[in-house]
Amino acid sequence: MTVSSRWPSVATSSQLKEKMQRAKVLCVGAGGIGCELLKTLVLSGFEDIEVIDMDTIETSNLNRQFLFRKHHVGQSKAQVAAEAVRVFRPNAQISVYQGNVKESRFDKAFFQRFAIVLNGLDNVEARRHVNRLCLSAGTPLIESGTEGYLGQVTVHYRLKNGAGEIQDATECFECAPKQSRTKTYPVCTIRNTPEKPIHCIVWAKELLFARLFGRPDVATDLDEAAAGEEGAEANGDTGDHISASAFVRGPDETADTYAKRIFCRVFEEDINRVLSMEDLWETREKPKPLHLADTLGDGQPALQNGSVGGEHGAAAGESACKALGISGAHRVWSLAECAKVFLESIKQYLEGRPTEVGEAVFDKEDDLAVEFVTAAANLRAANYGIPQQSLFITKGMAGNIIHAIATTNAIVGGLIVVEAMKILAGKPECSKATFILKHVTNPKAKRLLNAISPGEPNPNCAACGTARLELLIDTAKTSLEDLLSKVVKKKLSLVEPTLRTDEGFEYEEGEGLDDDEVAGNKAKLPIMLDQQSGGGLKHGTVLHVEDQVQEFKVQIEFSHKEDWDEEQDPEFFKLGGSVPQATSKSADEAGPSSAAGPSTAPADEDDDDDIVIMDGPSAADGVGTDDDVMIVDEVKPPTMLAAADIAPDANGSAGKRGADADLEGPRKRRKAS
Ligand SMILES: Nc1ncnc2c1ncn2[C@@H]1O[C@H](COP(=O)(O)OP(=O)(O)OP(=O)(O)O)[C@@H](O)[C@H]1O
Ligand SMILES: [Zn+2]
Repeated sequence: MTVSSRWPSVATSSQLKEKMQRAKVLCVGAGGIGCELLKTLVLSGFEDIEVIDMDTIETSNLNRQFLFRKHHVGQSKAQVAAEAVRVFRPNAQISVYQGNVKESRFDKAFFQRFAIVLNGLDNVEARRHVNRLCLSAGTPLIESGTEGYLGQVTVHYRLKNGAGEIQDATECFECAPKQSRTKTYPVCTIRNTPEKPIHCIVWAKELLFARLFGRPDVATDLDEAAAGEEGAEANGDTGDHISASAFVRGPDETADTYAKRIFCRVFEEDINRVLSMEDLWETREKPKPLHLADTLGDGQPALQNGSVGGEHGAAAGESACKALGISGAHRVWSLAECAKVFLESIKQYLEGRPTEVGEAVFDKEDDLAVEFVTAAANLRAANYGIPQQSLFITKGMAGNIIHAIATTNAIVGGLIVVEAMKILAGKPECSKATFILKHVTNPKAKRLLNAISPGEPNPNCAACGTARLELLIDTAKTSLEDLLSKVVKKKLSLVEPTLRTDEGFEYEEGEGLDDDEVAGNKAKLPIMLDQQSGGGLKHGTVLHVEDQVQEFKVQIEFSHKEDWDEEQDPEFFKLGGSVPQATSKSADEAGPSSAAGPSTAPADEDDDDDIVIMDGPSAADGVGTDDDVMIVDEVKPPTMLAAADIAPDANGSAGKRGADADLEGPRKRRKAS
């Protein structure tokens, strides 16, 4: 290797500086990573930048998105970020788009205009979409993600020679199947024998909140609490009296009476019920029922008198704490405060948000929902002698939030620029996938930044390879609408799918359809798969699925399956083959250095299913093992490799197999040429 061929010496060359000035780069996302990236880009000499972000600035962004100030709240992130960095380098041409990168105006031709695309996104759907457009446009992509102290930057490209043949290619963003980070809790632990704050929070959010305010037709584990459980039956408790009806408000029941009844029900009567399961308490501390009047304290009014919203200026249905004059997100409330917030928040839902009751889905940004969950979880924690948590901590745990660390974003922003410089310098072979770890996992290397060569393309990748997927599903009981929403859009991240079979079935979405076509396609949605035109989508059918904007094509072969075990397959389908996963394994779960813990569980792009509780096969044993119930929290952004998948040699050069070879993950690494 000659000196001139090495990357670092190229970095200072005047040719590279010129290339950086002239190269048109696209930044997708102007949030935590995006702000750092934009700042570093212009300060490094990039002068032709376009930025897309769909969002406006929120107060909660200000602690780490340093291009924004308080007076910018409510304004476009892309716009304000561009204005802020123009001050650093007035020569820079920065164009902004406030919009969703999935909009059709950001098509292949749009992506082809850029030398490199730089992602600072926070959800996997948008990442996959940009990945597919970069693949179709042939534009190199630098992908990034952070998760608290953890972060990563990966490089994805397919370089063609003059004849249009692929000369050098890395894996794409979707090449490596990502494993979900799964935490397991027995359902009995959640229901009857919680031991940690997270168990109480999951109970409050997934079971009680869902039962009181969510869809009544969706059963929760609260309904069948004792039914069929060994411990219950052994104690003569068949669970018959535990049913959803206990949570239904009576026709003449006032909100106050209902809220109090629910309190007595879940914190007193249910605790007495589990106390009667004596075998549960042979080796455990017995829980203590809470009596409402005692919990509130003598002479304390249970609820504010007068209208919902109270005397503290809160709008009806806005916030129980505000209505009660309770402040302090960082302090642990007294038990009396928890009881008051619990009662008030139920009242606020019933009277302040009547249309939401029966439909509500927990949202970490909804004050009232978080207050309810905090109060309920703390009251349950009091039942079981478990430490209580502040609203702030509860919100983080319930919303699977990892609090962003500004310095991690800054490191990632810097690394993206370094990788962009390598590509512009004509040194793509020097590209590195770099992982920021929280702890030193390789005592030999002693470093927190691990750089490895990008992996090779996976021929079975659905995005850049030629995968045929297998879909196991009940074709007689699944409608086309469900197939589209749950499989095609959610699992495969298509935005405007076209479906067809060789036997004549067709379905299309997107622009350019006339009214008749739209109506014809719509009419097919409620029809079961096996009843669709062209002989239906049934066992053995091969469906061609395509998104023209993404230039994404995949074939799905159907296998009909009638009997599903909801506990094992709560989605009622299984998609096999090389499926792009919504989840990923993060660097922190691989070893003893794990940062994983309930409070650091990452947020997910699929807000509706970031936590799943399932009874497992051995749940019938009363107190289960960790296999009984899964609480799955799906990872938000990064395609992080496990730390064990990162095996730099002692010199830090990546991808070499050294003493750590046995730790290296299954993916094939490209050899630096
Ligand atoms: N499909 C999309 N199109 C355009 N911008 C997107 C898209 N998806 C996400 N983004 C942007 O990516 C950025 C991600 O930044 P970040 O992870 O810091 O999130 P945030 O919304 O700023 O902060 P937080 O989620 O922690 O409140 C956001 O500004 C968001 O608007
Ligand atoms: Zn791929």
